[in-house]
Amino acid sequence: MNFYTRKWVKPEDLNPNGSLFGGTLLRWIDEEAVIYAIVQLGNPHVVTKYISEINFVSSAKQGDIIELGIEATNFGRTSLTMRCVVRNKITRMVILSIDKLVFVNLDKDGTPTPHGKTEITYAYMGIEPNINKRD
Ligand SMILES: CC(=O)SCCNC(=O)CCNC(=O)[C@H](O)C(C)(C)COP(=O)(O)OP(=O)(O)OC[C@H]1O[C@@H](n2cnc3c(N)ncnc32)[C@H](O)[C@@H]1OP(=O)(O)O
Repeated sequence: MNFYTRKWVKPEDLNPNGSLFGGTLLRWIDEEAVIYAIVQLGNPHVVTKYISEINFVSSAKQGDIIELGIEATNFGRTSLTMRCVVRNKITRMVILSIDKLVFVNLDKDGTPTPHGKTEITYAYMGIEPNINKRD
């Protein structure tokens, strides 16, 4: 599992109890996972389809440095499934785990389309600049 992104928990990220707000953490995870999917599938038109049970294992507090880990677990025909772990960067204590996040590869009309990928790519694969242009 790769832990690419680190976050420093700041006052605006907290809930009224003074710990990291779950909704904020989920927003960070969704963005992290879709970027991972975009890079793996080489297509910027990817959407979140399904997120399984979310286990908030322990809380994070202001000033903590946390890291978000994503790993591809299955390459489908149009989908990519991943798992996610968030942990404290210093103590390595697990903060959250999600077993299954499914993202779907879309064509320019927003229809699921085969991505043709079967395994994790470690080298960065450039995304065609004009693939962003919608007709
Ligand atoms: C990053 C973001 O914030 S994106 C914003 C939030 N997400 C969205 O707005 C997406 C809204 N949803 C949609 O537009 C549609 O559901 C679509 C286009 C993603 C998919 O439409 P569907 O009719 O479900 O497509 P389809 O049945 O062809 O399934 C597509 C893939 O998703 C998989 N899938 C569909 N439903 C599920 C499910 N409940 N759980 C897991 N995988 C699923 C299918 O198995 C298929 O994968 P495969 O081709 O690898 O076998």
